[in-house]
Amino acid sequence: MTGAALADTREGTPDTLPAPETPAKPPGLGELITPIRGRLTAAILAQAAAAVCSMIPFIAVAELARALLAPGGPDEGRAWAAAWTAVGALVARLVLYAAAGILTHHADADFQLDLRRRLARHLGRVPLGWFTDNSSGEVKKAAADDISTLHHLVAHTALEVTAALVAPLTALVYLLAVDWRLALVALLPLVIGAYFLKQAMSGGEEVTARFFGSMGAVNSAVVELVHGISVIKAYGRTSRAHRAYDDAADSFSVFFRDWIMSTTRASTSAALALSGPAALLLATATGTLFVTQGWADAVDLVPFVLLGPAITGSVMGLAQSGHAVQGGLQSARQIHALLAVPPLPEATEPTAPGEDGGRVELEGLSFSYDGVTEVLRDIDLTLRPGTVTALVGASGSGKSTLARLVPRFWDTTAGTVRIGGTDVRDIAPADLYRQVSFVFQDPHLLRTTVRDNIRLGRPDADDTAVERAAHAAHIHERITALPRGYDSVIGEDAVLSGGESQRLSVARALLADAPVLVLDEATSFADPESEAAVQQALSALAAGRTLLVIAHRLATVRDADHIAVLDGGRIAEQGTHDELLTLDGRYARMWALQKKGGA
Ligand SMILES: Nc1ncnc2c1ncn2[C@@H]1O[C@H](COP(=O)(O)OP(=O)(O)OP(=O)(O)O)[C@@H](O)[C@H]1O
Repeated sequence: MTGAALADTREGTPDTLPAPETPAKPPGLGELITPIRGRLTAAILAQAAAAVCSMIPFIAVAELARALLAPGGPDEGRAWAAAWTAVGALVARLVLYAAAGILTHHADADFQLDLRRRLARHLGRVPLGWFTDNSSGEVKKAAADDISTLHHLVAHTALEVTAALVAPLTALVYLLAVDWRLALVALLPLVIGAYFLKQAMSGGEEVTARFFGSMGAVNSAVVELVHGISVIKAYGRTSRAHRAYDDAADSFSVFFRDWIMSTTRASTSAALALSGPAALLLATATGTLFVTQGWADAVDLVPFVLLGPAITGSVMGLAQSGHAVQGGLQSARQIHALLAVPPLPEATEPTAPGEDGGRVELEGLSFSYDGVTEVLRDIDLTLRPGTVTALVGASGSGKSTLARLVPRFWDTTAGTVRIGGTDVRDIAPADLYRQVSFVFQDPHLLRTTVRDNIRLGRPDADDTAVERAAHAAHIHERITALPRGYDSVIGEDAVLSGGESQRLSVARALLADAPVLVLDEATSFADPESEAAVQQALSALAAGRTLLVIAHRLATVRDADHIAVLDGGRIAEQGTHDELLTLDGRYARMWALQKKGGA
C-alpha cells in the first residue's frame, strides 16, 4: 500500500462517471462474455437438447396411445419402443440439463472473477481524483449489484430462455406434423395472450421511471427524516418532517394502486389465455369438433391435449426472463461505463524523482475539471525542501485542487508539476506515492487493527517503528488505553474522535516517511486540547520535510515559510506573513477580518 492510499475523497463532485467515449455501437454484454462465449454456447446447446428431450416423453405417450389404439389391435412392439424412448429421453434430459447447469456455473465463476479483476485493474489506473463519494457508489454498484445481475443472466436466465423457447417449438413442430389445422388452433391462446401482455407492459419504460422516481422520493424523505432528525426536533419541526415522508409515501401508494389497477385487467387476461386449463379446453373443444365432423382421428387429439399447454405455458416465464435480460443489459452498460473511464497515462519508461526529492515546482500550471472552466490559472509556485508552504484563500478559490495536483490526482491542463526536478507524469505511480504523503481533514481509517492502519504506507514496518510513529504523533497513550491496544480494531473496539483519528493518520504519514507531505488543515474541528496535540504531531511531521498546508485559519500558518494567497484560481499574492501584511492587500484584509472574528 502506498501513501496515496491515505487519500480522502471528501469533496462531492459532479464528475462521477465521465461520459464513456461513445463508440458507434456501445459495447455491451457480448464483449463482456467473450472469455466464456465457448462454454456458454455449449451450455445453451445442451439446454436446447434437454428441452427437446423434455417434450419427447409427451410425444412418446401420444405415440403409445396410437400404438395401443391401432385399428388392427395393440401394436406391442411400437408400444414398448415408445415407452423406452420416453425413459431414454428422460434420462438424457437429466444428464443434458445437469451438464448445461454445470457449464454455465463454471463459466459464470470465471466470468465474475474476470470482470472483478478487469474492474480492479482498470480502477487501479484511473486518476485518484476520480474517486469521489459518488464514484465510490458507482464502483460499489458495479462490483456488487451489476456483477450479481450479470451472474443471474449468465448462470440462470440464458438457460431459462433457451428452454422456454425450444420446448414449445419442439411441441409445435410435432403437432404441425400430426395435424396442422389443430396445431394452428392451439396457437390461438398464444396470440391472445401476447396481445394482452403487450397491453399490460405498454408504457413500460415510462412506468418504470415513474416507479423508481416515486420510490426515490420515499427513500429521500426517509433519509432526510433520519439524518436531520436532531435538527428537525431541535427546531420543533417534527410534524413537518413527518408530513414530507407521509406525502411521499401517499403519492407512491396512489401511483402504485393506479398502476396495478390499470394493468390488472390486461395481465389477468394474459394469464388466463396462457393458462394450462385454457389450452386444454381449446384442444378438447376443437378436437371434439374435428372428430365429430370426421376431419380428424380421435387418437390425434391425444398429443394436442398433452402438448397444447406446453406451447402457451412458457410464455409467461419468457415475459419475466425479459425483465432479467433488460436488467442484465443495463448492468453490462454500467460496467462498460466504468471500464471506459480514461486511465491516467503512465510513462513507458518511468524516471525516478531526482536527487532533491523534496523540491516541488509548479510551473505555468492551469487546470480544469470539465475542460471548459479553468479552476486554476498560471500557477507558479516552488516548495523548498524543509519548508512549510501554506495555501490560503476564499472557499472555492482552488486550494484543494492545487494541493491534489502534487500527488497527481489529475493531470494538469497546462504546465507541469515537478518533484525533485522530474515531471510527475514521468514518475511511476508507486514511486510517486512513496515521494508524497497526504493527510486530509477527514482521515479514512480502515476497519482493521490500529497497528495495520498506521503501517498502511509501509506494511513491512515492525512494531517498534509503528509505536515510535504513534509516540511522535501524540496518539500512543490513547492507543494503549484501548481494550486491545494496537490490536484493537477500528469501528469495533477502537472508536476514535476526530482529533484522535487525525493524529492516527499523522502517525501513518510519519511512518510512510515521504519527503513531501500535503496536508489539509487538520485542526479545524478538533477541541482545544486535541488541537494542541494535533499541532504537536504536525510539527513532528514537518521536521525535515516539504510541507504544503491548506489553511482555513490564518492563525495556524502565520509561521509558515511561505504563504500563497489564491483568488479565483490564481495566486494573487505570495510571501511570508509579515511581507503579506506589509503589502496590505488581500491577505492583510483576511488577517484583519479573522482577527476581528477571534479566529
Ligand atoms: N471534483 C471536482 N469536479 C468539478 N469541480 C470541482 C471538483 N472539485 C472542486 N471543484 C470546483 O473547483 C473549484 C475549486 O475548488 P477547491 O475545492 O479546489 O477550492 P478550495 O479553495 O479548496 O475550497 P474550500 O476552501 O471550500 O475547500 C470550485 O469551484 C469547485 O466547485
